[in-house]
Amino acid sequence: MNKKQTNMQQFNDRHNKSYFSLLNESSAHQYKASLKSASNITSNILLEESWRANNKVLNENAIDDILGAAKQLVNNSNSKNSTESPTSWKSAICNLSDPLIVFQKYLHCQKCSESKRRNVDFLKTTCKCEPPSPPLSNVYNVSSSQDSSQESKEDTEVCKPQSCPGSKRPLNKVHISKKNSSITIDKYHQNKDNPQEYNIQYDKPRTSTSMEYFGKEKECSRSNSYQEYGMDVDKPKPSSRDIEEEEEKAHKSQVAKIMFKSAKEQLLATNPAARRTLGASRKAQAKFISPMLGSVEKQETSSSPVSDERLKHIDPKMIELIESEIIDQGAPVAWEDIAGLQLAKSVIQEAVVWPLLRPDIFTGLRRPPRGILLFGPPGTGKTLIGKCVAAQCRATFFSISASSLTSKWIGDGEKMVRALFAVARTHQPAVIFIDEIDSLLTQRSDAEHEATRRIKTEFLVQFDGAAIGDEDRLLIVGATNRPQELDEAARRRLVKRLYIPLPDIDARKQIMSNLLKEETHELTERDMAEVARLTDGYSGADMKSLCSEAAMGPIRSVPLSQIVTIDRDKVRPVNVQDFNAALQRIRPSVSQDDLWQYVKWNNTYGQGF
Ligand SMILES: Nc1ncnc2c1ncn2[C@@H]1O[C@H](COP(=O)(O)OP(=O)(O)OP(=O)(O)O)[C@@H](O)[C@H]1O
Repeated sequence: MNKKQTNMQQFNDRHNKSYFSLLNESSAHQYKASLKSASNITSNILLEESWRANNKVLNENAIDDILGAAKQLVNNSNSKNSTESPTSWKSAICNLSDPLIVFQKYLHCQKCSESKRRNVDFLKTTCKCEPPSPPLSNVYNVSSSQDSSQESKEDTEVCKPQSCPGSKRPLNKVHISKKNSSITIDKYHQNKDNPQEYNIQYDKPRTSTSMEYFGKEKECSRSNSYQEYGMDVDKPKPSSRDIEEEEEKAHKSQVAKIMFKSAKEQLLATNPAARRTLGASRKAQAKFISPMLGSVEKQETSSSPVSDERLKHIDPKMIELIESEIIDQGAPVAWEDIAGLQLAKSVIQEAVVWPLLRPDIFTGLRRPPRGILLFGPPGTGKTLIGKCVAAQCRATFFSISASSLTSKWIGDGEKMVRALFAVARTHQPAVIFIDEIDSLLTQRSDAEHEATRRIKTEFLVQFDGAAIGDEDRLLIVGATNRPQELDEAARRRLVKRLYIPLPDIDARKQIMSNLLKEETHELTERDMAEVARLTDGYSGADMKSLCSEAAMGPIRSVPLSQIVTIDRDKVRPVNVQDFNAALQRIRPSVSQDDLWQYVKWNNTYGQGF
């Protein structure tokens, strides 16, 4: 978990534990209803904020937060940037009741005040100064309606909260209107004639143990102890003067009912369902969740190695990084996709693919090598082979460039190597493909950097520890264009050293033909054979560049004025002239001199074919 996440977690813990619930469930409903009645974005935000602050009941600090934020927004509402006019902000304010004032009044407990307990106590569902409150449904005593002029007497009930025995204060009254027996608070406002009275209208059934807001339903336990709320039960209650001061303070903030929110918070307020995806906090060891839906689904279905014991000492950030960036999720490569290289393919099949598929048969002397080396000129299909091996073995393909370990992960390269092998072990069968392995396993020299030396040592240690057990199915594939720079330790470990040469004429033709399958072209077999003949010394990557260049021919022949509007079908097919033109531009990237070096090294250290 990073520092920011830890701080956030601590803040949330503090927030949840130390706040004492000021309002009981019913009160929270009423307050939320008053917000809801304003029915604009502001009230929605306040509503969301209320819910966020404490999804069971509102608490003192949450209300302060709301009012403070509201005040800020009122100020902002006068600015040009406001999305709602100041009038609508102000009307929203008028529709909202200050929870402190509203609920302190009608749920006031004289006994609590006198005993100098904090006034918040008696706003709780169970006040310590009185016997436990009856169930919520019994909290209100029904009496006759006093001000429901538009409603029949049967439809309206005037309810009053229970008071503590001995309280000298008059009972305050709350009106609840029931329409068609559906009950949910719709409106809550102060009675003009009698400020001690509050009218509440319900239009939806309400359960006593669950609160439904923003599409979520949460069980509300009313058995929360004071300790749960981080409240010191022995703390002396403030005097009634304190209460008045608090009321006054709350009054001041009553004018401020609108608050400024970031775009994200506004979105959450208007579309609470977005919470699930927007800003959802991710646990430190959680897998990377791509914003792309498809990949989310994939992540959900794939097994997570996060809880694996073997990853206990690995930095979770590195695990995430490896899983998101180093595991190759590309399309699987088949043997047919690789042109030529018959010998290399058959050796690989026999030496590593079959053993990885059938570890039970390939034991003892038949045990596969832990690592193989693919060397040869650039762009000859070494990476393709690595991917193909992984696909054929149904293995996870980890692809990393050794030079990135020494540059990108500078300072962390050593840890990265350790993490890479650890994660690979949890994803077995696995193929770890290390491109440019020469930059990691170069011959030792005095000029060698300390960090590079440490990465190299770690790599060799991990390499030796990989696939020791009978059950282990881990293969390391190293690729290099400079095999002569590998040190002896590396050569010894990468037992199978396979030369991946430039493609021969047939392979070049096959590469061309594979690439042209995707295009409309007029090339005959004969044309392709001719191009293949003319491309002696081209690598597979050069052939790809040549085909791309030729494919631009038809586009270049379209008049500039039509390039934006021309119908796709009207673009002419690629022809042999395009290839002739491309051959002038694309030259082979590998020199004869370099080729000779590979052959020499192959004769000395390679498989000899
Ligand atoms: N034998 C081949 N068959 C088919 N395509 C090939 C072949 N060799 C190279 N290519 C083409 O060249 C591209 C580059 O190949 P690849 O990345 O496997 O080469 P490489 O040997 O790993 O190169 P480098 O040494 O530069 O990393 C491939 O995407 C593929 O299109």
